[in-house]
Amino acid sequence: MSIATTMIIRLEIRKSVASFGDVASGIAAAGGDIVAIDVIRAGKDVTTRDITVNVQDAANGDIISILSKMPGIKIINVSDRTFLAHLGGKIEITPKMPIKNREDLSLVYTPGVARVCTAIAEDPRKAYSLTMKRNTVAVVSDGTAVLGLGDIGPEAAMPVMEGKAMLFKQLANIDAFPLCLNTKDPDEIINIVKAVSPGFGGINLEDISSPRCFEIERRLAEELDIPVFHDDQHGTSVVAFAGLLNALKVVNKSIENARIVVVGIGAAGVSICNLLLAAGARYIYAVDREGVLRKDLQYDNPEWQKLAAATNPEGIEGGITEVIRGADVFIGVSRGGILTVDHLKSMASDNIVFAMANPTPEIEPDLAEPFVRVLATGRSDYPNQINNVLCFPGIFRGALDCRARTVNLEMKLAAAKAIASVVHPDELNEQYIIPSIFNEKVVEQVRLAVIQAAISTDAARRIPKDVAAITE
Ligand SMILES: NC(=O)c1ccc[n+]([C@@H]2O[C@H](COP(=O)([O-])OP(=O)(O)OC[C@H]3O[C@@H](n4cnc5c(N)ncnc54)[C@H](O)[C@@H]3O)[C@@H](O)[C@H]2O)c1
Ligand SMILES: O=C(O)C[C@H](O)C(=O)O
Ligand SMILES: [Mg+2]
Repeated sequence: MSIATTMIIRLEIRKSVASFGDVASGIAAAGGDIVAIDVIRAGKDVTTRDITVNVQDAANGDIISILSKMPGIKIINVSDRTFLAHLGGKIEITPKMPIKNREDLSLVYTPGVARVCTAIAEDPRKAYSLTMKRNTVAVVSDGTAVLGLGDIGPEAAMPVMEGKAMLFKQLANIDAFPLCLNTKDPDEIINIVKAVSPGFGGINLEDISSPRCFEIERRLAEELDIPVFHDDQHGTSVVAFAGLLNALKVVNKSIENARIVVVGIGAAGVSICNLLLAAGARYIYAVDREGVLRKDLQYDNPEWQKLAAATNPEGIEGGITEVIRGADVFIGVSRGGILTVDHLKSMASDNIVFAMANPTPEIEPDLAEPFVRVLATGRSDYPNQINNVLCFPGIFRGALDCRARTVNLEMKLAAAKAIASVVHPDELNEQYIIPSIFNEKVVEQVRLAVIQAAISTDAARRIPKDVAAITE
C-alpha cells in the first residue's frame, strides 16, 4: 500500500552549475509535486532552499537519488511528515491558570503554597485532592524491548513513550510523563520507580524486555499502593482477548475448544496465554525461539515453567510448523516475518490470525489475507487494529477514578469484555472485530467496567459519583 506523504528537502544550489529549474524538473520526473519553496539563505554563489514536495511513498527514494546525482546540487537534509511531527518532541506541560499579578503569584507559589504543603504533610492522602497525583501516570521504560525493535536504549525509546503520553491525554485526559531510564538493572529500576512514585497516581511500565519485566512489575505492585501495569503484558492481552472473543463469534467457535497457537512468549505472549487460560482456553500452544513449551522440559524462566504445565496438553514436540497444523487461532507477538503462507494453509478452516508484532507483523497482511478468515494486526493502516492503545487509557482512567490499589485479573477480564462489547453484534464481521481507537465509547466503557470490577473485588478505595448513581 503506498501512502501519500509530504517531505521537506533542504538543498544548496551552486548557481554557476545548476538552477532551481533543474531541481524542479528532477522532482517532477520522479513523480513529486512541489507545494512550497522557502529561501533559507540567498548567497552570491550558493542558495539554500527548503522545498516541500508531495510524494507517494514509493517515489521518495527516487527523488533523493535523482537530486543527489545532479551536478551543483547538495542535499543538506530530508524530513518527512513523520519526522516533522517529532521536532522538539510531541508533548509539553501547560499550567491550568496564568500567573498575571502578585496576588496570583502568592496563591500558586510562595507564601500561599506553603499552607497547602503543610496540609499534605499533616495528611498525605490530601496529595490526591491538592496535587496532580490523581490524574498522573508515569510511563516508564528502560528501552530494552521497544516495539519489535529490541534494545535500542532509553533515548531512542522516548518517541514511543511521548506517543503513549499523547494517547493518555487525548483519549482519557490523563497527564502521563515519559520516564526513560538509563539502567537495565531490575533492582535499580524498582528503586527509581518507587522513589518517583509520590507524584503519580499510577505506573505504566512500557517496552521493558522479558523476563526482567515480570519481576519488576511484581515487586513494584507489591511495594506500591498505586496501580502498576506493564502495558506490553496486560494492555496487549486484554485487547487480544477482546479481539478473540469477537473473532470466535464470527467463526462460531468456542474458546474452550479452540486450538490457539501463541508465538513469542515474552512480555505480551506470557500475559496473553495467562489471560486466555483464565478465560477458559484449554488448548494453548506457547512457542518461542526454542520451540513449543512442554511439561517434560525444564525452563529457567519461572513464567515459562508455569505455562508449560498449563499448555500443550498432548505434549507436541517441535515449533510453529508442528503446532499450527490444524490450529484455529494464531496469535503472534514475536517479530516480523516469521509466519509463512504454508503455515496458514495448514491451519483449520475458518482460521483466525492476529499478527501483532510492530511495526512489521509476523506476516504481511496482503500475503496472508487470501488464506485467513479473520485477520488482525497491530497497525493502523489495515482493518482490525489490535493494539494496546485500546486498553491502557481506559483501564488507567478507571483505576485512577476509583483510586484502585492494583489492576487485578477481574479488572482485566472486565476491560476486555467492555472493548469487545463496543462492536454491536449486528455490526460484527471479519473486517470489524475490534472497535477503532477513535471510537469514544471504548474509554468510557472500559473505565466503567474496570471501576465496577475494582469495587466488587475490593481493589477500589473510592466510588466515583457517576458509578455510585448507577449502582444505587
Ligand atoms: N499490537 C500490540 O498491541 C502489541 C503490544 C505489545 C507488543 N507487541 C509486539 O509484540 C512483539 C513482542 O513484544 P514484547 O513486549 O512481548 O517483547 P519481548 O521481547 O518481551 O518478547 C518477544 C518474544 O518473542 C520471542 N521471539 C523472537 N523471535 C522469535 C521467533 N522467531 N520465534 C518465536 N519466538 C520469537 C523472543 O524470544 C521473546 O521471548 C513486538 O513486536 C511488539 O511490538 C504488540
Ligand atoms: O506501542 C505500540 O504500538 C504497541 C505496543 O506497546 C508495542 O510495544 O508494540
Ligand atoms: Mg510497547
